[in-house]
Amino acid sequence: MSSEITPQYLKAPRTASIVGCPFSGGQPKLGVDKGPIHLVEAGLVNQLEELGWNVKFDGHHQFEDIKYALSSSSSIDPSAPTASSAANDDASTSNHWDPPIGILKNPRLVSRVCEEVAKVVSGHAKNGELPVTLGGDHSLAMGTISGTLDAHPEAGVIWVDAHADINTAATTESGNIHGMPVSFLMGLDGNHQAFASFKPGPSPSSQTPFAWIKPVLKPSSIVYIGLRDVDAGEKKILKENKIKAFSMHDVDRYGIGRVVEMALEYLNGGYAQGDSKPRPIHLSFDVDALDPSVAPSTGTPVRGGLTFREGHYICERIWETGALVGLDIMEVNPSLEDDVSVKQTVAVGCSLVRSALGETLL
Ligand SMILES: NC(=[NH2+])NCCC[C@H](N)C(=O)O
Ligand SMILES: [Mn+2]
Ligand SMILES: [Mn+2]
Repeated sequence: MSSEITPQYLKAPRTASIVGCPFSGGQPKLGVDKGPIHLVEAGLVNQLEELGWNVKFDGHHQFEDIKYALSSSSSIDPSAPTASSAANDDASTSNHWDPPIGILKNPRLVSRVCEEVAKVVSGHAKNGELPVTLGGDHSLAMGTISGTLDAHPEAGVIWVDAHADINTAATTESGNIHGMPVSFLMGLDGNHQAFASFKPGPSPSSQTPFAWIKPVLKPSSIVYIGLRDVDAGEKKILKENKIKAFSMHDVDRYGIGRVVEMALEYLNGGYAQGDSKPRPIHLSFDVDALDPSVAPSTGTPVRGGLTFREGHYICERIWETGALVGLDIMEVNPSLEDDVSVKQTVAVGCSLVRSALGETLL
């Protein structure tokens, strides 16, 4: 049963556009690219139609042409040895046409894929549709949030995650770009510094790949919920930029109900539009925010996470605001853990989307 809330920024009939992103280049574990395929095969489209949505889905995005364009425009000698020749379950093994920049892995590929995702998400949002992006790894949020902010420049972001994903090129220890999207969206200094020595070369692929990202996300326009595994460098960045974050400690102290109210009040505080509409919200949900007992099949699980209900409550409450303009469900990895765990994680991914799109308990 779907609730009677009217989405404030969507055109009637309310339309959800599924943006399936089979992409894993922002982290080393194979399989996260299969996440969107499993979510759709589990019946997500049908489930949303049953909630009264008009659903647009014309297949998952294929990023093959991006790889092809990058590899064929590469000025890098294909016979040159690459930085990594690790085991074949390591998706971070670098392509000769996309060698690391500093320690950042697959920088050109991640950047180009996100650039395409940004265009697609922005297009749907400008049409008055709700883009629902299925990851794929969380580096994709550089694309989804760029797209949302292009269409709704006033939007605030609620980032639900065990991790802050705000490392810069200067602070990342892993070089995995899924741990960095927020810093690129904010244009934080550590990125500029690290790319300063990066000389533009003769071919497009050798130019600073992230130049397309407009640093449009203000530190005051994001709130985190669920954090519990934040790197030392990230803690410093959060403090210095006075970024609002509710960790699991806060969820324990206040309960999820108050935490979500505080998050919404924070984003809406000082935000006034003539017509008194609530501020548009982009929800970026990394399933590793949930406890590993709830969502086991994910690449960087951290114990002590959100319960099943806490995760769903966040989605339900955001739906109630009528202000949702963009949704990401990220980091479902159907290649990790046993079949039962995979089914469970995929089912949770689908039910989070349904909750954010108006499914009610009564
Ligand atoms: N989207 C994620 N699951 N991110 C995990 C990031 C882990 C770690 N902080 C890193 O930067 O590598
Ligand atoms: Mn995470
Ligand atoms: Mn994440």
